Amino acid sequence: MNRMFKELTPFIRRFRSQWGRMALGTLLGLVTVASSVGLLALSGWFISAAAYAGLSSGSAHLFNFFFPSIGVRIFAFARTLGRYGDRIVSHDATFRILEQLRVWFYGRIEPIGPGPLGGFRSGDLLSRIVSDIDALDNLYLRVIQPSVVALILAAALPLFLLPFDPWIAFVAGSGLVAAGFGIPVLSGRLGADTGSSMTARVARLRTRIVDGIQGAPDMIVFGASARYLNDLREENRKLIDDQRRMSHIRGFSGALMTLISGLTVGIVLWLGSGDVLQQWMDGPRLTLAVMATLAAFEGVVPLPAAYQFLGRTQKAAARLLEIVHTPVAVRFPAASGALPQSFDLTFEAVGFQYAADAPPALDNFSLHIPEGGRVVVLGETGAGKTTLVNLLVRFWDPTKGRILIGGRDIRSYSETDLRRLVSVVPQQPHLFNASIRDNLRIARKDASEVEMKTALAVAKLLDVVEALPEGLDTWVGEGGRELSGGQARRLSVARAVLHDAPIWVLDEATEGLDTVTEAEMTASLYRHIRGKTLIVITHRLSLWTLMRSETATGDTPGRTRHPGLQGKAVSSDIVVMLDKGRIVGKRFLDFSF
Ligand SMILES: Nc1ncnc2c1ncn2[C@@H]1O[C@H](COP(=O)(O)OP(=O)(O)OP(=O)(O)O)[C@@H](O)[C@H]1O
Repeated sequence: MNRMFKELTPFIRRFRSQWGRMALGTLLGLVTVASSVGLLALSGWFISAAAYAGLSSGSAHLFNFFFPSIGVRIFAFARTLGRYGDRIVSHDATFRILEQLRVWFYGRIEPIGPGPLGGFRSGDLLSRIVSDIDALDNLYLRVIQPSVVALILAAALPLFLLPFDPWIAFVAGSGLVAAGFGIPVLSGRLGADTGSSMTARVARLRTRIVDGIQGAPDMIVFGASARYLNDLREENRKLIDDQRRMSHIRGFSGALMTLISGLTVGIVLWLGSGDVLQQWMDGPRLTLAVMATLAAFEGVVPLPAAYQFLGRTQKAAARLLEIVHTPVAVRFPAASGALPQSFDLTFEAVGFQYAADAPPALDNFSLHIPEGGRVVVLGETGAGKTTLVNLLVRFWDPTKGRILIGGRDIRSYSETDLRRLVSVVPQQPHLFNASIRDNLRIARKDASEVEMKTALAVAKLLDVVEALPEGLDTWVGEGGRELSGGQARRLSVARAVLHDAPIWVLDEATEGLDTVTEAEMTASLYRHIRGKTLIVITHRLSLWTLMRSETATGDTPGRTRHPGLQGKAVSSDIVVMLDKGRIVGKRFLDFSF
């Protein structure tokens, strides 16, 4: 129980902003239940008192029909309006809370950074942000509000019945406490494990389905679809088992509720009948007491189901807290002051491990690239090349050493400024399920049509886009599925061209392009970014060879020259060979490789 509250408390605290609406909702809930009790009690009393008046000859004309019938109408109206208002206000408060929680949760996710977040599967994250937050609606709407109403009811009913007969008050109060608190606590205990397992299973099922949809082509090719479907069926079957168990608990607590309410009303009736026989109480008052007790149970009927699903809510809260408590990999200062005058880039004995027990992905990596310098980082797969980019854009921070731009540690730049300083064509660019135009605007939201076309021209994609019937408005599909691999890659290059920072990183930017397109695009891109600092990451030599030929003096026999890329090789043009995170070779460009 303690753990449950520990996990729910951070969320309950966030309900504060809606306390006014929540209090009003609770008040309206109370009006509804009180009106139900009043309606049934008064109607019972009215009917039996009228019957009594009719039976005792001569007193019928003295019976006041007017006031009770007005009372019945008032209670009926109050109940209907109360219920309506309660639903509107409570749901409004709940949806506002969920909205705030979702924004708060996203706000907590973002600073964690793409690095640590990469450890969570996308389907799982989706499940947390959508259904786990939805599961928290149970908390106010079905647990807190009805519990407060039940608590007030359990105190008010015995007080109301006390003048009738203290024993009746005691029995009615005890019955209500047993039904309103005993059964919910029991249901909560019985449903805790299954509820928690249901949340985990739903998340697992979602993750698998998302995985399955994303990986459908591979599964079809490898004939693994049937196996996948079987796994899905098995997971689904377990979820249905959990749901069945929850239905049994719900049925059991419902039966217990009927038993306790029936017993309580029966005992009240029995005690009251004795009072009537002793003439301590008249018949209509007995009817009133019985009906009031019966109606009061209406206020506690929904509680067992809500408490039964508390385990599910708690699990959802725990899953959300897991993300909220994930250590933030990097923190950016709010402002970084004036940007540097030059954009020299220095890696100073940088070391990095993805986990404490993992081998270093980078080890004592030192490199100075003066502004305008060009570096090719060569290395086999897994050598640590992409890690270098991840550290430069601060998806992670180095575990040792530091990285400087313009002589300042990159940790001193605000996020906006750092993003302004580095343009990256990533190894696995993500294209959004949107138009080409929208995908380009990720890099610069106010880019004009002309700027977009220029960027596409630099990436050698303009002809392709212009040949499309919808041009820039062509939809690229999920992950750019409606483009070829090479087109998608060139679109990501065009994006970086629009971003156009003083430092450029190309991480296997020409992967998937044929040799001719690769040469054309690279030549065009290098022409565009001439004079900027450039890091080219590759495991292939072709890029380096091309670059060397572009920057060669031209008087070197046998070297190819690409138009517009003339320039002398300078001592800042370097090839760095990386192996297991360490620099194992460094050559200046004038050296043959
Ligand atoms: N997010 C991560 N979590 C844990 N380990 C990682 C992560 N990313 C990379 N690694 C590990 O760090 C090492 C360096 O990986 P990195 O991606 O930097 O290599 P790379 O040289 O870019 O390889 P490739 O050419 O295949 O892209 C590898 O051993 C890899 O398994």
